[in-house]
Amino acid sequence: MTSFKPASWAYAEDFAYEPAHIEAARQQGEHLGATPVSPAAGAALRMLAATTGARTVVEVGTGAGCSGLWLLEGMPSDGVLTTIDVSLEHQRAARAVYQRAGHAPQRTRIISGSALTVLPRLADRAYDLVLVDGEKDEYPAYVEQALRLVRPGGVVVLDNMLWHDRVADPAVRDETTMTLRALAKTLREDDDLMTTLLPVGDGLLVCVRR
Ligand SMILES: C[S@@+](CC[C@H](N)C(=O)[O-])C[C@H]1O[C@@H](n2cnc3c(N)ncnc32)[C@H](O)[C@@H]1O
Repeated sequence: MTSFKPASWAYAEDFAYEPAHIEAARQQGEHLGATPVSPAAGAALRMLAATTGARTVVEVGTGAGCSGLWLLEGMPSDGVLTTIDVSLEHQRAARAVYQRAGHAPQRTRIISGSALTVLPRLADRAYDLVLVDGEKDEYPAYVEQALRLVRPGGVVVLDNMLWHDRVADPAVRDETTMTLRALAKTLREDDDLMTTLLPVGDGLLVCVRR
């Protein structure tokens, strides 16, 4: 790696243009403790939604709606975001930001509850894209469901897969870091998937289902 690499990554992070309404949602997410995606990660999510033509998206971890706004912007105008969160307070905030951004109510299906209770109720292969951004220790169980939900050619995206620079450091061996590190390797080795780790934000792992 050249000595300019960290500067290049920082440049790429700052390169993303974050519209004012998404910036407001991000700030509200930070205020509520629902850590939002960074602008660069959000722009990558929008790009993935647009390139897959995602009409049906599931999100685990609504937060205050920041990632949802990015996804909605990449989806076609009749696309529907199904978003799941245990926190009613976070979902109230998200509903308001979707509304303020001018998204029709029928474009979002906001489901309250634990993801591991809700996900099994969703239909097999009915979704174009699934974003996983809930409780980190539950990621392996979310992924099992996400792989069932996504259609062939669809995409499963996991946020925080660099976990605050801990995953890349082999000396860090706490349970959450080890879980995320092992999960990424398992998905990389799955022949049914094409997996890429994008070093944007806190790390987006993108798995395309063959
Ligand atoms: C990192 S925040 C999501 C941020 C959001 N994706 C964004 O970028 O704006 C994680 C969210 O997951 C929710 N959460 C935590 N445990 C959960 C669970 N078991 N099921 C569903 N949601 C959960 C939290 O309430 C929180 O809003």
